[in-house]
Amino acid sequence: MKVTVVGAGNVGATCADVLATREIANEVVLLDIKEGVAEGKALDIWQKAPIIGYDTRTVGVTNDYARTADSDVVVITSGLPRKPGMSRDDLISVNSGIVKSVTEQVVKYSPNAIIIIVSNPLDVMTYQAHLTSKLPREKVFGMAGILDTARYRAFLAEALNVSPKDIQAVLMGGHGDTMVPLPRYTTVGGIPVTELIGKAELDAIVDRTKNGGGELVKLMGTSAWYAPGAAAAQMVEAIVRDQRRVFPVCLELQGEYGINGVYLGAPVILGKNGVERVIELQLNDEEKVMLETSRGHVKEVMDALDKMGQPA
Ligand SMILES: NC(=O)c1ccc[n+]([C@@H]2O[C@H](COP(=O)([O-])OP(=O)(O)OC[C@H]3O[C@@H](n4cnc5c(N)ncnc54)[C@H](O)[C@@H]3O)[C@@H](O)[C@H]2O)c1
Ligand SMILES: O=C(O)C[C@H](O)C(=O)O
Repeated sequence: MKVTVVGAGNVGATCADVLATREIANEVVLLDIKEGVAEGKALDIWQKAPIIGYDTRTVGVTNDYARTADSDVVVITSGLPRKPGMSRDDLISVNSGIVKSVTEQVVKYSPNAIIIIVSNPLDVMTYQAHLTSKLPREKVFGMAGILDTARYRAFLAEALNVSPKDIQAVLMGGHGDTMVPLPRYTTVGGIPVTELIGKAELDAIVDRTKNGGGELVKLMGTSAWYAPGAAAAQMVEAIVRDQRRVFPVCLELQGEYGINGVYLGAPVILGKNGVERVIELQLNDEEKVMLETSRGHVKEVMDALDKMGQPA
């Protein structure tokens, strides 16, 4: 399987490294617009192969999309990250242009590829890529929910002093303050989390999850990359190995949850065809209100993109 990662920055290089180290693909092509960046990081990853022991070939190119041709999956991480004091939405004007131009090249050389968007603001960049690619929604979707649920699970594991491997959770909605963690669908080794942790502590963990990205931007001066890169690689693995994993993924809802034409995180089955199915949870009234708030916010930012007049 051939996988291309566009953007050889913190997230893209991490994603490429995880893909190679775990032999998720036979070939990984890392592409960047900055001369030498992708070549250098790909060479460094390849030189790690004899140490760790993997056969995946990783190559880097500078803006040479011909070398990415016929990729099975393409991960798009190209774009600016935010700095302290910024919201993800502040990135929309620069990153929408980048995502549009990159997506045009991706579909030109890999018309059958499944595209995973990472660039922020994630929900609306997924919208941009879907518009530009003209592919069905099952083939163009975004990574955020795996990251957000990973943060939620990590915080819970810490609080309960248990393995993060035994915490399962679902999270929906936009990738930002209006995200909708779902404690009702959170279990610890099959045990409902509400039987193990008090409401106040759980609410604090939900709040910390909502600000998970911002906490790291404040600490590091730029956004996270280890967990995001690994999350994107996990989505690639589900596709190339046809694992039919159940993950929260950002995609255009087409009537599910009573929502049409807005890009939100929802639980899906991810396999060789991309999104195999969108799973509709039986949300309670409180959860529906939170999802509606998230929908409203994402729609506002989508409208802002439309007003910018970025032709699809
Ligand atoms: N969806 C998520 O959960 C999530 C998580 C982390 C980061 N992000 C987002 O991912 C993006 C990348 O973050 P990062 O930390 O890797 O940033 P970074 O600055 O380290 O890397 C971005 C890379 O993109 C490259 N680039 C810019 N324009 C390009 C183009 N037209 N073609 C090819 N490459 C281009 C840059 O040269 C740079 O190397 C940001 O928008 C960030 O907000 C999203
Ligand atoms: O927070 C950011 O700007 C990056 C990303 O969306 C994250 O959640 O880590």
